[in-house]
Amino acid sequence: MAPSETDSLKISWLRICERLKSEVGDVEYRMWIQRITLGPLDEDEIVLYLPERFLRDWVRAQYGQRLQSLWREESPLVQHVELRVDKKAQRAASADETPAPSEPTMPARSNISIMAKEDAAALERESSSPSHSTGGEVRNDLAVPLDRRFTFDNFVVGKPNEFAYACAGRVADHPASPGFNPLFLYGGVGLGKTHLMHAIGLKLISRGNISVAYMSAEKFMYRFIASMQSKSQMEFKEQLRSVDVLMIDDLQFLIGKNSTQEEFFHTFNALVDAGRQIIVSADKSPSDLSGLEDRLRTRLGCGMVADIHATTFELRISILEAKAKASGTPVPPKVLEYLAHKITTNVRELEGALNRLIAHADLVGRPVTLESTQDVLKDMLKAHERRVTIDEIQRKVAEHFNIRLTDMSSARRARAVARPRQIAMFLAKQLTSRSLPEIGRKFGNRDHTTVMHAVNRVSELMEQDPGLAESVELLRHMLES
Ligand SMILES: Nc1ncnc2c1ncn2[C@@H]1O[C@H](COP(=O)(O)OP(=O)(O)OP(=O)(O)O)[C@@H](O)[C@H]1O
Repeated sequence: MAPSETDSLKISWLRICERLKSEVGDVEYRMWIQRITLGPLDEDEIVLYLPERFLRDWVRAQYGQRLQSLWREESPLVQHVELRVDKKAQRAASADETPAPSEPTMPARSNISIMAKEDAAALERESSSPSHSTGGEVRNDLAVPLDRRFTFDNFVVGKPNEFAYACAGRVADHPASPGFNPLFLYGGVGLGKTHLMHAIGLKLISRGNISVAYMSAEKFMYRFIASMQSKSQMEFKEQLRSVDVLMIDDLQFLIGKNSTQEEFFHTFNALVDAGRQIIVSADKSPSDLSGLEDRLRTRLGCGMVADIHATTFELRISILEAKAKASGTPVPPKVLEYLAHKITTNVRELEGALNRLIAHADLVGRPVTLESTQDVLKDMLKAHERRVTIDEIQRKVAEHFNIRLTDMSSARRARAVARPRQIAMFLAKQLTSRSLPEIGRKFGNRDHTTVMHAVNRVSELMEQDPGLAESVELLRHMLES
C-alpha cells in the first residue's frame, strides 16, 4: 500500500471513530470501539483488530454493519470490513498514530477480574458460533429499547399460550403482586416469550412513572464483564437496582457463566426484596435448567412459572391471518393453511415465510397464490419437511383404529385389521421416501405388489368413502405436525 493510501485510511478511521462516538456515546465508545485497532487494507477489505475474541464478537454483532457502511461512505477503497483478533494489537496501536485504544483496565489480581475472566472464557468457548444477540440498538443507558410492534394487541392468543398471556397481562396491570414475582416465561424457540416481555414493558411504560429495563442474558453478561474492565461495577449495580421492573431474556445463556449467575442472583434478590418486579424468560422451566446454580433455580421458580406450548394448527392459522391482514396484501386462505401445515415449530419462521411471500408479490406485482408460494419458499419448505418414519405411521394408525401394533406385520386378514394395515402402507408411501419393497419388509416381509395394491385400493376408497378419506387426512395431518 502506498504511504498516501495509509494516511488516507488513517484519516478515514479517525473520522469514523468520531462519528461512532457521537452515535453511541462516550461510555459505549470507550468500552468497545476504542479497543479497535486499524489494520491493513487487503484488496477492498479493511482489517480491524480487537485484542480479545469476545470483544471481537460483540463488536461484530453490535457494530459490524455500521462499521461497514461508515467505511463505504468514507473511502472508495473499502467495500468490506473484517474484524480479527490480535492480542498484540493494543500495544502496536499506541505506538502508531491511529486512535489509541485504552490500555486494558482489568486489575491483574482482583477476585472480580478473575471471575469476569472465567465468564469471558466460557463465552469464548461458545463464541465461534454466531452471536445470540437480540440485535437491538445498544444505547448509552443500561437496557435495550422495547420493540413497539410487540404489544398485547398484536399477540394472537390460543390454547398453547393463553396461560402465559394471562400471566403477562396480570403482571403488566399489577407489577410485583404476590405470587407473580418473578414471572418466569418458558418455551421453545420463537414462540413469543420476547414478544410478551416487550408487551408487558410497553404497557407499563404507557402508564408512565415506572422504569423498565429489558435486556438479553447475554447483554447482561457483557455489561457485567465490561463493568469489571472499566472498574464501574458500582455504577452497573446501581443502575440495575434502580429499576422498577427488570426483564432478562433467554436466561439459559447464563448456564456455565458462574460469576454472571452470581451477580444476577444478587441483583435478583435486591430487587425482589425491594418490591420490584422481575421477569425472566428461558427455553426450559427453572427445574430443567440444569447448569444454573440451585439457589438461583429455586428462586426463579418461586413466583409464577408459565409455559408457552408448541403452536397448534389453529393458532398458526390465527397468527397468519392476523399478520396477513395487518400487511394489507391479500393472501388466500389456502396459502395460509399450506404454510400452517408446513411450518410447524416456530412462529418466527412462519412470520418470515409470510413476509417473504408478501414482499415477493409486491415486487413482481402479482397476487400471492399457492403456486407462487411453493416456488418462492422452495428452499425454506424443504428444510421443514418432516421425516416421518414407518414405525411412527404404524403406531399412529394402530392407535387410531384401535388394533394391536403387531397386527401391522401379522398375517391376519380380517378386514378390521387388513384395512388399517393398508392405510398405513398408503401413508408410508406418501410420507416417506421408502421404496415399495422396503415398505413391504416393514409390514411383515410382504411383497412389493401387496404394498402397491394397498396404495391403489386406499386411493380408490378415499374417493368413494368421505369418512375414510377424512380418517386418512387426519392421520396424515397428525403425522406431519
Ligand atoms: N402468539 C403470537 N402472536 C403474534 N406473534 C407472535 C406470537 N408468537 C410469536 N410471535 C412472533 O414470532 C416472532 C418470534 O417471537 P419471540 O421473539 O417473542 O419468540 P421467543 O419465544 O422469544 O424466541 P427465542 O427463544 O428465540 O428468544 C416475533 O416476531 C413475534 O412477534
